[in-house]
Amino acid sequence: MEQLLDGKEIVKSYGEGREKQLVLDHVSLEMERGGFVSVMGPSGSGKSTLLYTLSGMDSDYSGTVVFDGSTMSGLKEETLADLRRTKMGFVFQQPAFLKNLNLLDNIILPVMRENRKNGKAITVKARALMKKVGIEGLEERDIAQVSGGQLQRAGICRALMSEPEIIFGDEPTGALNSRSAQEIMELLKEINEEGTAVLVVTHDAKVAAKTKRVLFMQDGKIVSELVFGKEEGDDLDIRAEKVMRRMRQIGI
Ligand SMILES: Nc1ncnc2c1ncn2[C@@H]1O[C@H](COP(=O)(O)OP(=O)(O)OP(=O)(O)O)[C@@H](O)[C@H]1O
Repeated sequence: MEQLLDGKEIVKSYGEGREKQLVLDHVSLEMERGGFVSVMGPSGSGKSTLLYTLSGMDSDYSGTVVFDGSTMSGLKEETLADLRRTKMGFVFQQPAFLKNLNLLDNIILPVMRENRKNGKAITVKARALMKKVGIEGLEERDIAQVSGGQLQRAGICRALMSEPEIIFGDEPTGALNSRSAQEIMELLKEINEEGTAVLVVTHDAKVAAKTKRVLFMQDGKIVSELVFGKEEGDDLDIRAEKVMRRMRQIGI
């Protein structure tokens, strides 16, 4: 399959002099178009930092990241912002929604800012996405009037509005109970099956078990990788057990 994302020898540090801390230590990572990858590892191992460099949210690193044919480190901030806006979707632990807007308006806000002329079409699209992710009927609700799982579904809708090539998720299920977490992962799986690549950072073996490929990080390096095959099938418990076994083997 064609490659979507290619990170090579990414090195990233925070601080200066004696305070300097190496957070990404020559990390290389390839991801194919339509891939479904998770990144696991102990707290502080560099997972979120890796996601920020791969997605162009952080440009202060050495090494190269090529996304969809563009070398991101060589792009002007404006071009990079355009790339992020049009080809990438972001889902965080909790969506940063505005309290004074209802769910629908929060979902359409970023796209409306770009393209006010097509307000009607944008709203129609957002409503269709809300239906698709199972939050139809909640359009007019305040963000305080929905559950965490519903809010995250709305976050996913917002990320899908630009029809991105990839969704980056930084602990997208981190604020949810295990049932809602699995429902959100099922949704991301469906979105992936429709062709969007998904890269999620998670602490949860059952979340990683939903993806097709798991990368394990330790001390700023990818130390192991697991690709699910026919052997595990779709059985989530077997897949999660395989993830946990690998974590025990590598001591994380
Ligand atoms: N803006 C920053 N300034 C200084 N140090 C930072 C900054 N962001 C992260 N770090 C440090 O970089 C290291 C890696 O952080 P990162 O958030 O990537 O880890 P993580 O694996 O995602 O952790 P967690 O699972 O706890 O979210 C940590 O030691 C963290 O303290």
